[in-house]
Amino acid sequence: MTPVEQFLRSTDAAAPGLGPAPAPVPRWRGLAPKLALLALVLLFPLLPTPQFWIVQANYIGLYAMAAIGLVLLTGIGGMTSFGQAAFVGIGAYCTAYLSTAHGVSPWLTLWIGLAITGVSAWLLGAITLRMSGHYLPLATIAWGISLYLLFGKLSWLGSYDGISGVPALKAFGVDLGNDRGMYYLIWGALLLAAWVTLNLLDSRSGRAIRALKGGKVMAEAMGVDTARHKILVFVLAALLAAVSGWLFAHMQRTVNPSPFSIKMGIEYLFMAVVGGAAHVWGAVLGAGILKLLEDQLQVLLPRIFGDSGSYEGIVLGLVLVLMLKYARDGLWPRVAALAARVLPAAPPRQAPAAAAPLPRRAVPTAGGPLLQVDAVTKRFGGLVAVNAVSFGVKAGEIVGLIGPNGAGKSTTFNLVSGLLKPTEGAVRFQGEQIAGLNSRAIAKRGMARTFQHVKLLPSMTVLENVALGAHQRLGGLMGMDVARAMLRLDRADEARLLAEAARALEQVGLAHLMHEQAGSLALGQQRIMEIARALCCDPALLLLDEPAAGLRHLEKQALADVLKQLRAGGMSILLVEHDMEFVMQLTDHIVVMEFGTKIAEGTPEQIQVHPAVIEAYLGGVE
Ligand SMILES: Nc1ncnc2c1ncn2[C@@H]1O[C@H](COP(=O)(O)OP(=O)(O)OP(=O)(O)O)[C@@H](O)[C@H]1O
Repeated sequence: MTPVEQFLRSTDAAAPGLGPAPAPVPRWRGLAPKLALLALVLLFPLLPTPQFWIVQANYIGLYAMAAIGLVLLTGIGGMTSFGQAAFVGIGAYCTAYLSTAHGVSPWLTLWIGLAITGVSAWLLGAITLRMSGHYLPLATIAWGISLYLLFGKLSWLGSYDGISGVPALKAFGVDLGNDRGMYYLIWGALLLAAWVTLNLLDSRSGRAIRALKGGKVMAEAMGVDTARHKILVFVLAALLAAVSGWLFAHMQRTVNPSPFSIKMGIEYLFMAVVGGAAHVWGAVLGAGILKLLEDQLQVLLPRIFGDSGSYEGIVLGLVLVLMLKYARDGLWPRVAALAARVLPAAPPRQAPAAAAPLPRRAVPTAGGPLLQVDAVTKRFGGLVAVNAVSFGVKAGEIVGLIGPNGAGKSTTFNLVSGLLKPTEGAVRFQGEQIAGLNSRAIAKRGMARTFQHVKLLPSMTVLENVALGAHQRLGGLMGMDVARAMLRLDRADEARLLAEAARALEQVGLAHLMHEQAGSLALGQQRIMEIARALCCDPALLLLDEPAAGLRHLEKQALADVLKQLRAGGMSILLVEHDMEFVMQLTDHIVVMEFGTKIAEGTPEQIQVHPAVIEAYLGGVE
């Protein structure tokens, strides 16, 4: 064990809830609850279950399918949509119209409906998903209302009366037109939808999707195309809704605009929120609770109040307000916590040691020019934050960027890493002009960064957070990647990514914490985890923004040792730092800024005695 590892292990106690990696659990024990669920679903209609409950289960299955889309889109992707019912409507109307007016087989109309839904969701997503704040929810409301009105206005869709006589489904000569037949189809489709969604979330693309909510800047800096992933999630959510609509039309055998109104769009969102908007099984739970509660209230409340007003809407509204106040994460996390007490735990995700290594970029020749910043200026309105600053980083050296508060260090750092675009000047990396490129493009060229304020995904494990760093080192067409992930055909690639992440964690001495949730780590460990994530990008240049900020003395020593080890392995590092002792013991070259201007540069020894630097830090010594 290296001294760094010894130190990091000794600080475990400082982080609440941390401990040694959990003991391995046999794989079959994790499967037990899933097999029990499957048996329950299969047996439900075979038992002497009353017809009423089969029909209820069918509705719950249909609603849950649309709500899973919202879990993906809203709970995990962070994009609020009220328009899910409109996509259910497209799936339903498409099959109802084509199968009744043109006699097209429902098995073909399913694919036509999915194609139409996919294209409309892509178009809508491309227009609206760049909007932030309240614009997206408003746009989805507008979309939901327009489509509802359109369904009602078009005479060939039966206007507000809708289309009746939708044929029953048949498969391999078996008539699925009865409630029990539809039950197996609906719940089979629902379990398949849950399985592919969970598979997707447990993959390279899934980590990128999980980073959309709250980790966009970090994900872009790791080479993730967040805009494309947003549209992907929007389309996937719409496709799930369209399947629900197709099943709905063939179960009801009639369609009209009412079930696809904005009211239903809001109810789908309620289901996801009540169940647990960030959990796939929460959608099933939420759909079940809302459907059953609504039905029971419809019977119970008129008895209490003595007339038949729609009181259930009021009660459900109040329940939702209380839930948002007292159980924001929904009910699924509580159910899962209860279940965890009695059911055997699933084994933790293991990083396979034997996976083939990912492709590596060539290490630049030591001492050669790597980064050259030439007369870079950044103006924010009238404020010149960085004024014609020039400096360079040679391959294999650690360069420190220092200066008093507000000197322009972070701005310079952001100009180099692509988070900001320079107003003037040039930035060359390995001979290529990169000024103006976005952070994703710069990451692809071999620059990886950490952040002054640690940016991680707290509910993901340390291993998954670090694997996000290797995102851009694999992958071809996004659609193919996603399809392979959904069907779990990506396991070999996934093993390579996780093995790379485990190696990076080993390199920085955090391997023993790889299965912990990143949010439960101490600040020092989180900073080092960020370095492992940056290393996973296979960078030629590592950019560290105040890596020692908030660290205790021993943690700083451990960090300095990690960085020295990296330099010894050929890594080049540019770091912004306030801690002079840390900078002086570590760097080969220092650039000093004040008021946006470079005032000095040289070796640590030269900088310590430089009059302009002493003046800047001490205000002059008499
Ligand atoms: N996005 C922005 N819009 C307007 N002004 C900004 C912006 N970012 C930075 N500034 C200003 O630019 C100047 C330089 O800020 P910068 O954060 O780069 O300094 P710094 O040397 O990193 O400071 P610190 O050590 O406190 O982080 C400051 O006056 C700051 O207020």
